[in-house]
Amino acid sequence: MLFAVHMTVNLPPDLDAEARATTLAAEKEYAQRLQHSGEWLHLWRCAGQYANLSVFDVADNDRLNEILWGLPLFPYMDITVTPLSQHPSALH
Ligand SMILES: O=C(O)CC1=CCC(=O)O1
Repeated sequence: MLFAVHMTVNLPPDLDAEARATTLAAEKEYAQRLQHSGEWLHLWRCAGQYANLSVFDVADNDRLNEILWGLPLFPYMDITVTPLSQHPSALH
């Protein structure tokens, strides 16, 4: 099942520098592991925003929920999920 997920990151300005660095490193490792496994298909920066637009290919809603709750940045994110279906004019 394909989902488009928009994530906006709102790190607290007073977050300790070491906690910030640790969380960002953990987020990168988590995201790259899921890209290697094939569940995180696309990860794009939304230009000019501390936000990304991602596409996930997961077994079901519960798996997507598990992935999103597991994001190290989850406590600092606003997340919007859009289920995707085939567009009749799409070539691929
Ligand atoms: O920087 C972001 O958009 C948040 C994020 C998600 C995966 C990742 O590596 O960073």
